[in-house]
Amino acid sequence: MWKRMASLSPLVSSSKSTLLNQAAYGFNIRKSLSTGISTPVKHGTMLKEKTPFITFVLGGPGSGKGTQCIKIAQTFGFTHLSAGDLLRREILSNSEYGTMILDTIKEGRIVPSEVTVKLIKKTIESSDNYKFLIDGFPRSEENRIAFEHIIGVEPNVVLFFDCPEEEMVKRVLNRNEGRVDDNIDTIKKRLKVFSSLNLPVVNYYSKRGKLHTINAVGTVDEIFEQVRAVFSVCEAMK
Ligand SMILES: Nc1ncnc2c1ncn2[C@@H]1O[C@H](COP(=O)(O)OP(=O)(O)O)[C@@H](O)[C@H]1O
Ligand SMILES: Nc1ccn([C@H]2C[C@H](O)[C@@H](COP(=O)(O)OP(=O)(O)O)O2)c(=O)n1
Ligand SMILES: [Mg+2]
Repeated sequence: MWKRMASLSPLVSSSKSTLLNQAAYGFNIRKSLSTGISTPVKHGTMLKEKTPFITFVLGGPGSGKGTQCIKIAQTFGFTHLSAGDLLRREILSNSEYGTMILDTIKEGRIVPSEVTVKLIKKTIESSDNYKFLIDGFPRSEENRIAFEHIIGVEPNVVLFFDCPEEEMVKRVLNRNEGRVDDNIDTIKKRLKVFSSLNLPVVNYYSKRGKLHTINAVGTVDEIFEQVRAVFSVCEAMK
């Protein structure tokens, strides 16, 4: 029996339509992720099969990933998983990795992929939904390869929020969520890590024809219209 995403709130934002989807579809994510073939599973009185639909959401710190993900989840019925939120939750849960994760985030570095992918896997397996928006992941080639090895699938769509550095710095410094990494020293380090480790992932998906670059400057609604255009051409979203 899959646990409901809603029980993981507020880490995972599930829109009303997502909850309806969760009620409507049950599938064996472990099997379907590792084989790419969905397996029918009895869920309540219903027997349905669905192939997972995975969207990776990339972009520098403050580029607006989280803000747009909330709107995407609400509009298109995705379950939103933020890798950063999962890691912050792990710190708060007194896990054996908590201190290491906190130190890594404070330094603006990337947490070892195995830790992050395990948290993502656990969350995916707890869900009855089949559409996942994975925000802030993969942040490095190591992240990307670990996901492929451990989860066993590639994303269907990759969004990249392209934002100038000055704008990202301004937004992060105004974010006001009390995060240990939203200070000028850590931001400078995160921007360097973004260029050296995340841009190769962006290039990888660009070469594979999966990348959709979004101009991340403008109002939240203007940016969302670009995102909407990406999903409106996806058959699976209709
Ligand atoms: N289009 C936008 N214009 C101005 N500020 C924005 C925009 N989108 C998001 N923000 C604000 O910028 C900050 C960073 O946004 P967030 O969604 O957390 O980015 P990310 O998840 O990429 O770090 C937040 O305070 C958010 O409210
Ligand atoms: N895949 C990931 C995602 C986040 N992290 C760590 C390192 C990041 O600087 C912090 C914060 O990530 P988060 O996505 O919440 O940050 P932004 O929303 O981009 O500002 O978490 C990671 O190590 N690996
Ligand atoms: Mg974010």
